Amino acid sequence: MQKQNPMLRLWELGNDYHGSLIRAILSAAVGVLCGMLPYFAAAQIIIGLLGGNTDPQFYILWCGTALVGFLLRAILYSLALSMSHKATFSILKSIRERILVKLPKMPLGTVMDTSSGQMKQIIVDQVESMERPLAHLLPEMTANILGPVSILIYLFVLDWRMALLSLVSIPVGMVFMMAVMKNYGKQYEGSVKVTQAMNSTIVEYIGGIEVIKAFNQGKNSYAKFSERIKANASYFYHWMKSCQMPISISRALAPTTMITILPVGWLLYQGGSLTVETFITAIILSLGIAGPLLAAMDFVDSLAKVGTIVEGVDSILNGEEQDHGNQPVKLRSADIQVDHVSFGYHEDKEILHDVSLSIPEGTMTAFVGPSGSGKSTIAKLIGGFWDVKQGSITLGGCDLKEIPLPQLYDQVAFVSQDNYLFDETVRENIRMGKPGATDREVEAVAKAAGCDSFIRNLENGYDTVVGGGGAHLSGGERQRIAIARAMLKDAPIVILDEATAYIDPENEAVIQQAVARLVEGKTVIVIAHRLSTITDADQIYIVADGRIAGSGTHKELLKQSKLYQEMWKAHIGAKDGDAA
Ligand SMILES: Nc1ncnc2c1ncn2[C@@H]1O[C@H](COP(=O)(O)OP(=O)(O)OP(=O)(O)O)[C@@H](O)[C@H]1O
Repeated sequence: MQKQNPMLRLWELGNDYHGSLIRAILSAAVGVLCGMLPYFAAAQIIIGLLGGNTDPQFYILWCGTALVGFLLRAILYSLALSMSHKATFSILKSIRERILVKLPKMPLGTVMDTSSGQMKQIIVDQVESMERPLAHLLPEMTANILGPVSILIYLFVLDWRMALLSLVSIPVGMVFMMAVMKNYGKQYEGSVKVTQAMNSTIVEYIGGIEVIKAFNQGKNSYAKFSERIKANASYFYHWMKSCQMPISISRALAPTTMITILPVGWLLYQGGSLTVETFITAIILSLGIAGPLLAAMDFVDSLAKVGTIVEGVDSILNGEEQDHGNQPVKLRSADIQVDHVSFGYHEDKEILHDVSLSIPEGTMTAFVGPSGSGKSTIAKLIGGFWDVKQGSITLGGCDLKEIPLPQLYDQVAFVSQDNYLFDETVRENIRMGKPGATDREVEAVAKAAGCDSFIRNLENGYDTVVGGGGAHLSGGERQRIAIARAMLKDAPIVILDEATAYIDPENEAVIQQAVARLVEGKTVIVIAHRLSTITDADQIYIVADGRIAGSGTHKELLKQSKLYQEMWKAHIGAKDGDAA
């Protein structure tokens, strides 16, 4: 795909607000032209004085013109900034919204492969850094270039030699600036990388603080954290140090238009080929060239950043989507058919190899097998978390890829081991299963899931906020809330990733009861870690090394499958061991 100009892409991202941005640019441009008036007025006044003009009206007129110019410039400039900021913040809001709408459409793997720190850097920091290019660069840079260009045109009309002389110092200053800017894009890209690395470590450090403490890894983790911070500071220090000298020279040289205009102009005046009026006008007007150009140069770094910023945002916005269409389809049943599916999270590593299985509606199917064999992967593919590229999965006779994602997600309730609770009240966390459910419905499912009594014992009952990740609830309590949430969803298919943790006998009994209520009358898929919980399953699939290594009921498998017999023995042994 051909790479688009970053500035054009930024402009495209602000599609709905072009009108406001154009008005801001025009307002700033007219403001700059008005800002030139005082220079013209000053030139006229000096010429008047030199020519012996004693008419007070003449001076009042030009002083008034200068004042009006100043005022108009100030008013139009603030108007431009206010318009461009309003448009910019609306654009940033819409970009963030587009990213947030995009994320759920992307395969879960792509989202999960990006660290939270990196994601935050793109969605928060990089989008934020578009503020300067959009709100300031567009109106101000246009105006700052337009102003000097109009002066130059006027100077060329007056005397082309003076116009050229007023330009000499600018390219010299620019040469130094260009030396800095040559690698700016790469340097900025590097700075984004070190900042992302620092963000990821900070997020990891805070997120993993419990493990860090438990394993007494404070020093090691802190060392990594502090290394990244130092690397970040050092990167910026060296980068800025390398820019310091050329930028200072450039800033010192660029405005020195007088160095050429004064001596050469004097000689031309002496030689009689330049009138005093033109000489003075050129001196004063040339003062108005370098200032805006220097201000424009301030934006060159923002311009160079735009490429990296837009790339980061586009890496999400143009990311692969699960394209399932929007047309709801008619599902004949809740029968699930997995047909010759091979799948890998990354191109280079296949996890599932030619998996075929069928799950009839209303039955309970269990996946068993060694850790890492691919049980959760099959379940997640059935849940539509990723699309398969080889083979097919159908639900009710319809290929999953043809079922719009919202319709597919409505069909499946997924209770995973990682029962994430949002930083919301318990009530809202359960209600997430069915937005719009009444408080009574929420409380009824909480009762059925065996969590009503512990919720009522919380500080504010159902209105207790359970922190990000449900921090102050026990693992078993979190699991029961997740079950209540899934119950409220009342989807025809339930996928249960059986918890390996929190299996103290008391909790297990409550959770088993809750699960029994959740799965009543549904098509159930259980990723089983404890074989004793699935001995009644209608069918059990053994998953080993990403393949189906056998299937049948518990009794059948005990007779037919050596692997199952070994797993059963190990399970019984472990149970006995637990009991001992
Ligand atoms: N998001 C992911 N990205 C890359 N690889 C993954 C991802 N999730 C799982 N895997 C890999 O796929 C393989 C199968 O994992 P899966 O979770 O399906 O196994 P499992 O049988 O459910 O394991 P367990 O019983 O331990 O939960 C493993 O090698 C795992 O490392």
